Amino acid sequence: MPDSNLIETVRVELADRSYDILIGDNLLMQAGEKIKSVLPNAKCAIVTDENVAAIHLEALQENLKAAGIEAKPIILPAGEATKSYTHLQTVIEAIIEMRLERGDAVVAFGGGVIGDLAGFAAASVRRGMNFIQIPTSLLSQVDSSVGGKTGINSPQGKNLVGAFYQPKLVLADTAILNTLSAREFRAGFAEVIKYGLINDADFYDWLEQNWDGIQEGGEKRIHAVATSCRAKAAIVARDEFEAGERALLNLGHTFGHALEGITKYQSDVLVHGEGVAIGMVLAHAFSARMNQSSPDDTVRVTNYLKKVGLPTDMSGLRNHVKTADQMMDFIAQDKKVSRGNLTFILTHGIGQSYIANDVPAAEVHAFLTEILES
Ligand SMILES: NC(=O)c1ccc[n+]([C@@H]2O[C@H](COP(=O)([O-])OP(=O)(O)OC[C@H]3O[C@@H](n4cnc5c(N)ncnc54)[C@H](O)[C@@H]3O)[C@@H](O)[C@H]2O)c1
Ligand SMILES: O=C(O)C(=O)C[C@@H](O)[C@H](O)[C@H](O)COP(=O)(O)O
Ligand SMILES: [Zn+2]
Repeated sequence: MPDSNLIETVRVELADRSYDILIGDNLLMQAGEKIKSVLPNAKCAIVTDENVAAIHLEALQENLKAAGIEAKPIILPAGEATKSYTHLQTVIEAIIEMRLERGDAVVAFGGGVIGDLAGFAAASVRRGMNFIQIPTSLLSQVDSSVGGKTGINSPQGKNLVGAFYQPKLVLADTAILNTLSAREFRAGFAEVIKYGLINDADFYDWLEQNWDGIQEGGEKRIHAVATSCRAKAAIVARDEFEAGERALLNLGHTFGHALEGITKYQSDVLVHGEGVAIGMVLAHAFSARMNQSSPDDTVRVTNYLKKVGLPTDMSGLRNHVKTADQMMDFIAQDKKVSRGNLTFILTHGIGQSYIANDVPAAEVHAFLTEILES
């Protein structure tokens, strides 16, 4: 896999809570120095999962030690089920047991599961400790480590308990993705494709041409990660708390989150990025059904997701997803619901997503019934 000396910096502009996202190959080897530059005297709790710990924890610990940073790990099981009340309690109590102070730091070292959970713990212990993100999956580098959404799942729905809490620094080592499984790389790529579909048709065209290069690593991968982070940072800077525009980042998520809930957050059945891939196809198909976009766009998106190796329909989930009512139960718990009315992210075409308020539940129900009964 090619390495690159290129380091991209994306700034998330949030007044006195602004921070940098550093993106480049082998940045893990600069973790101590970079953390010191934003938090000169902090001790750290490194929250990670068993998979990441087995491959990369020793390197991080050595690097922090060499920089004179005292750090202890908290190692959790891997997978979506870890974003739970039980594991939140484990992390919080471990941090308190370590006697870390408010000025010390929680370092999330893993994918989005670890980032969301550790971030919520950081927001909660002593009402807010310093927080650093070292995302190790493609999904966490392009999406979950940026913008400050933290939290856990509940049986009733995804991310229903959480807080907005921004990190002080994001360190995305793009070479660390070389140890990620092909399935998880594809899942993260669904969120990359999402940025093209939201508001950047040129980026979508580029992605269609460059899937091989992005997998290979080096400059094309760095470009894909940096472009995604820039897109997200721009939206978050304008609408940190999702009063409006930020909801666009939820393209594909209302359907996707329902599928994750129905499948009970079992990563062997469905991971977040796969749910988002299916959800984005459903969002395009529903938009076409509502005469908002051309069915040709649904075909184009479906074909590209298939080429990447992502699921594009619910056929693989038939043991779990049986009725539209099942889906509607989760959709009703979506955080975009306002006074009982559904909000969906729909589209007028590639790169032309928009926020649709007051979408009739009966239309969504009929659409899902047609698909599930076909
Ligand atoms: N906060 C946000 O804005 C936001 C945005 C998008 C997604 N999310 C959340 O992120 C979560 C999904 O994140 P994810 O896809 O990273 O899942 P994940 O954290 O479960 O990581 C995926 C898998 O890859 C493994 N892994 C991670 N890095 C690795 C590496 N470098 N080498 C080998 N294995 C590695 C993990 O152990 C895990 O098994 C979901 O809970 C989703 O809701 C949050
Ligand atoms: O950052 C955001 O805003 C997003 O919506 C990004 C999504 O990719 C991410 O999955 C997020 O966690 C979903 O947020 P939620 O508010 O729908 O739980
Ligand atoms: Zn997502």
